[in-house]
Amino acid sequence: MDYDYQIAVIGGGSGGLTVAAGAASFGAETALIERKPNLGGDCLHYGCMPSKALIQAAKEVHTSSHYQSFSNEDYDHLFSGAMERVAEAVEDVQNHDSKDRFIDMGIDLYEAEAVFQDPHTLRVGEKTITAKRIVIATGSSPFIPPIQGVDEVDYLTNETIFSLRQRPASMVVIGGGIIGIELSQAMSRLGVDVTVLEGNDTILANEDEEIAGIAQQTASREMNILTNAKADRIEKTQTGVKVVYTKDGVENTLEAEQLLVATGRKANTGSLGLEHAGVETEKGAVTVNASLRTSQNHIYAVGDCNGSMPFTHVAGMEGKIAVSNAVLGLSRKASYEKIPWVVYTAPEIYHLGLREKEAKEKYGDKLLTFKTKLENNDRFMAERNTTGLVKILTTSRGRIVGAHAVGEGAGEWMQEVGTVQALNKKFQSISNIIHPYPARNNVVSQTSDLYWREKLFGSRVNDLIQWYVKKWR
Ligand SMILES: Cc1cc2nc3c(=O)[nH]c(=O)nc-3n(C[C@H](O)[C@H](O)[C@H](O)COP(=O)(O)OP(=O)(O)OC[C@H]3O[C@@H](n4cnc5c(N)ncnc54)[C@H](O)[C@@H]3O)c2cc1C
Ligand SMILES: NC(=O)c1ccc[n+]([C@@H]2O[C@H](COP(=O)([O-])OP(=O)(O)OC[C@H]3O[C@@H](n4cnc5c(N)ncnc54)[C@H](O)[C@@H]3O)[C@@H](O)[C@H]2O)c1
Repeated sequence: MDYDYQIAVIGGGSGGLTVAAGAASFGAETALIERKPNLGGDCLHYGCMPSKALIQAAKEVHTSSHYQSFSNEDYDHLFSGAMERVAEAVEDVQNHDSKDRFIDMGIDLYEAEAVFQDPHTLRVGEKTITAKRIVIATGSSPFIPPIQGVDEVDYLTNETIFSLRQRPASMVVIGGGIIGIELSQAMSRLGVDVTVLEGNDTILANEDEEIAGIAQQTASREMNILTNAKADRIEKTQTGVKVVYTKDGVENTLEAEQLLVATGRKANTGSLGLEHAGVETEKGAVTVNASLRTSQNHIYAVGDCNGSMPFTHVAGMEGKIAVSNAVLGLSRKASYEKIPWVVYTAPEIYHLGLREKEAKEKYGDKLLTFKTKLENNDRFMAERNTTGLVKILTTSRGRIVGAHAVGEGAGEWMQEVGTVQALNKKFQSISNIIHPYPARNNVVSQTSDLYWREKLFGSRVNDLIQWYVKKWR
């Protein structure tokens, strides 16, 4: 059978653009379908880019506030300035992901919503196209929990918060995950009185427990964080919203001018007509195997819509694998063991692999844990910025199974551990690399030295060395 395209990609976000560009570069006849007016997806328009631009603007305001005090009028001005700066940053990056760039690659771009008609046919607005292989890369949207009254109030999500231009005096944030905490800290630094309601007993529950504890302690200096606090009911007030919540079994209320709901994500699969293509889903996410194939062999799914790990770099990694498999006919498999992520709070959090609790369950007595507090590192001492910890988890031979840190810039300097792990090197090999003094990553080599200390001192080897030095030197 003849198809219009060798490959059709649904969704022009991080995953879809990787697939479309990769497929076109290998000479495949490629269609890219995007329902929004611009390419770039969530990461560019409502996610990574605007949030990181906002975090940086808020950081600058926060630092300045150590040297001068700001009035409410100052904060109004700084807030709207920060939001304008966010919009400019998104526009700059948008130019990089421009439609022309992809059209120039030879890709046919359809600006419409794609709906499956059958396993090889898509309705794309008024048109119908067929493709031999199809990649679903439709991303995710904010999951709004069924809290009583939520639909009767105006609430913000990551899709609307970056459009604010006027500083709200106060904000309740439901959800203390990455989105909730990154945005809460930025809002608070821009003069908003923020209260976070988190149903779990800790914020950032996906992080190593000790790291999350330090992060929570630090964040609590800048905003009000209520854990074990579940939002039950929301009502509209004259000035904003009232949130009724239960904390430790007791009902309480909070009032604020704005409400941000940051309670997780749901895959964008509802309107795809997957039932016409025989593509299976689980809890709304497209089911895929390790080769990223769906229940239909010729249809693949990458990025947030397959429910694996909702990060841009994961969508990119999966996109490359889908190109290899769908276009080149390989059977590469996705692996998630060596994927780091960063929480861009102040201080930053770096996460790689197993958390200490999981690693202990898996490796028992064989697990080695190496920790350095930033208060014991010269650079952090010099900068008077000693809040934080590095924690590396290895097997007895030094194979890295988890790496976690909280500290200023941790997202950058901890990646050294990720690189060493990806290259299948042992953690102790970092000790052999000369680090410029006093770069922050010295704290990583300092932690690596602990491996040798543990292995050498107090061991038979050390007894032998001592005997040799005494007797023969
Ligand atoms: C506030 C926030 C901050 C974030 N920060 C980070 C970060 O710092 N680092 C990080 O790694 N990740 C971050 N993420 C996560 C990251 O944004 C996502 O993991 C990433 O965007 C997923 O890419 P994707 O291609 O799967 O989906 P998307 O980028 O969302 O792209 C999907 C595209 O498909 C389109 N689409 C959907 N259905 C159809 C259809 N039927 N027809 C046509 N088009 C369709 C959508 O319009 C969209 O453009 C953040 C997310 C949020 C919300
Ligand atoms: N820096 C980054 O890379 C980055 C930044 C932002 C988002 N992301 C991605 O987006 C994903 C989604 O983030 P998220 O923060 O929305 O989801 P999340 O699942 O991490 O956090 C949602 C939180 O909301 C809480 N919650 C749910 N209902 C509640 C209620 N009724 N009352 C109180 N608390 C409630 C949950 O307990 C949970 O802790 C992340 O897992 C991450 O993959 C990445």
